[in-house]
Amino acid sequence: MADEGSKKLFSHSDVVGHASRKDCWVAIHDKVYDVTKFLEDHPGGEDVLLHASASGDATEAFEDVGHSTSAISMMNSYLIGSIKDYVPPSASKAATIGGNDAPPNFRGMPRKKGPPAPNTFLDFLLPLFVLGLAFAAWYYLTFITKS
Ligand code: HEM
Repeated sequence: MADEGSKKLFSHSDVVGHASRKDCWVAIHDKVYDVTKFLEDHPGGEDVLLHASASGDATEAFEDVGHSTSAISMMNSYLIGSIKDYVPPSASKAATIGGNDAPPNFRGMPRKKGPPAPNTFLDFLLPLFVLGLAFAAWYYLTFITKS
């Protein structure tokens, strides 16, 4: 029941209430789309749309697919309204460690605490050992071989 022209405000539970083959809405980001007429034509199949509709928020599923720009421009024709009091997920994620403020490869990785681990005792001992060996060789060559 696309309501062209008038853009209304809906909640995610409103969307969940429209998750059937005869009446299917999906919420993607802050927008609500009536995809009832698109169900049969959707290249990804109607089941994914129905499932995304029943979940109340299809944003993640939609983005995971990596829809083309032509798919994104098609969406406008199914737009019926917006989600009221929409909070972008990036706003809350950015506040957590490895949120959207981190470079992509580092997202979700634990942030190291404090300075890097100090060198082990062996790292300190090895130069001393080499020095001792050099001294022993010098001592042997200087005093032992001459006596
Ligand atoms: C108004 C909303 C949507 C529109 C207009 C739309 C449109 C399209 C189009 C045009 C394609 C063909 C490939 C492309 O051009 O990217 C596609 C593929 C697909 N879509 Fe959607 N889509 C919508 C929502 C969704 C949602 C909510 C899901 C949730 C899972 C979904 C899942 C898929 C999948 C799985 C494919 C198949 C990808 C493949 O086979 O490579 N779509 N969609």
